[in-house]
Amino acid sequence: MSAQRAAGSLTDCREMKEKNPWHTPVTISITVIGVIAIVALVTVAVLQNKPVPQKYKYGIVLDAGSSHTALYIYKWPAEKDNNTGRVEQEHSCKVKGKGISSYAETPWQAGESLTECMEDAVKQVPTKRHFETPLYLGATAGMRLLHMENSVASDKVFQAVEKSLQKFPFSYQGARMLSGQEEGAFGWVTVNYLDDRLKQGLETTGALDLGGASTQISFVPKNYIISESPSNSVTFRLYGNDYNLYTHSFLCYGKDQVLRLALAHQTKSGPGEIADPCFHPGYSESKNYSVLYDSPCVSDRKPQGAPVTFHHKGEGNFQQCQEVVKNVFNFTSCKYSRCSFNGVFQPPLHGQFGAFSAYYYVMDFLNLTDTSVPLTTVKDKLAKHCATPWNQIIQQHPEIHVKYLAEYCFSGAYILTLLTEGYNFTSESYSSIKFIKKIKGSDAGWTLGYMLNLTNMIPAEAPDSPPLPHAGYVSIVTVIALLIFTLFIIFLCRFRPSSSKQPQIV
Ligand SMILES: O=c1ccn([C@@H]2O[C@H](COP(=O)(O)OP(=O)(O)O)[C@@H](O)[C@H]2O)c(=O)[nH]1
Repeated sequence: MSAQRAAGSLTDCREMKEKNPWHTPVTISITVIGVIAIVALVTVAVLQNKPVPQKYKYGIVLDAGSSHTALYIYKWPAEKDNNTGRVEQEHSCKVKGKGISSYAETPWQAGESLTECMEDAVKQVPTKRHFETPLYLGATAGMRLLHMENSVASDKVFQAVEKSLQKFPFSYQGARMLSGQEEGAFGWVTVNYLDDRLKQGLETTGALDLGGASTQISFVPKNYIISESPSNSVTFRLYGNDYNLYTHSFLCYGKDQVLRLALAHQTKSGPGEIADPCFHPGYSESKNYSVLYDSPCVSDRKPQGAPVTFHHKGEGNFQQCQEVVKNVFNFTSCKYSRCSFNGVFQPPLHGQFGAFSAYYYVMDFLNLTDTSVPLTTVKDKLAKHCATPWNQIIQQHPEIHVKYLAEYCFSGAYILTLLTEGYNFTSESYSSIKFIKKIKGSDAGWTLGYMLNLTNMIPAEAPDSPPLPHAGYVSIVTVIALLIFTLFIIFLCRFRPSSSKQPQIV
């Protein structure tokens, strides 16, 4: 019985072998070779096209602002620096002390002040990338004011800064003063680049920047007639799209200089004491007249025969503070179809806006970054903050620098007045403003736009993208290889049996 079964299964196997060409040594060899060939093909495709382990390039920009200097390190994939690569902020360092313009008397200290952050940058950027990492320093309104006041002093500050930066192993590209127009336009580029609006050709976001010494507004207006005020216009062609940007920088309208303007307005008759509605009740400081008027923004208004000092007392009255703040704007003359203030042309506001730098610091402190809250509520909250006694404010915020703390009532009133009376944001359009500090991990500000421009990292035309991404390419190669293999096997199955029908020698 079992012998019979064994004989039967031997016959089955022979029949199977006759029917199934897989079982012949030739087909087994072909199959093995085929599998090896496919594995080899896919391996070669994967290895050949695999992105090499990501290598980065770096760029460093120093923002020499009026109140302080900040260093930013940017990085981007090494093989994509002039088209599709995304530039990101890798690191930032706040330089200790004041802005470089405050070292007019001791310029060498302006250079020294940068050393700590520069040494930090040396550690942050991989050593082998040091020599090819571009290093830029851009100075803004603080240096513009110093240049107006004393160009020899500003040149000396630049020389000292230059000498200090050249000591480091980076590719130093120069220290220079940005124009207000550049500051505004590069802030706009940064915001829209980080939001991916430029590459995708989406509607752009306007940029509102508030510094210590100047403030910028930049946006792409609807139906913009450039010829009305050519000095406010910047045209760009980026990723194949044309942009007609309106931009204006108001020198002396940064929040530190506006505070001087407001105090100058209140001390124009040279009193020994002023009761300031923009400071908290109980705030009381002795201030020096010559320090207050030591700026080209106010120097010509210095009262004659004033005492050396004046007593600055807080009153904490938001409504009256708004009146004081309004006095720093001139709304009387406009030679254009429409103006913001001080006779400066401004087309109608259009689109969304990102407000950064001091806009963010102030509104974040005041808990007023939510612009969906009605403007009347915003003003009520600010009025409550201004009316809070100074000792209570200090107790509630022991971690915050007293100078910043004392000025948030004034700064909040200035921001609201600038936006609504200055730029003409209404109760409705106020909600189109977003107070921002960072976008996708990078600080909003002019520095990134400046570096992208100087390194030609935003092409005028849209770059040609590869027809397939790497993963798609490998998948297609694999599928085609398997298809060829399957067809080959089918071919064998169809034509081998005829050869197996050959008479067998038993
Ligand atoms: O936490 C902060 C940091 C800065 N500021 C103020 O914000 C303004 C702008 O500062 P930034 O250094 O950005 O301006 P810049 O120096 O470029 O003019 C200055 O008045 C600073 O005193 C502030 O109120 N709170």
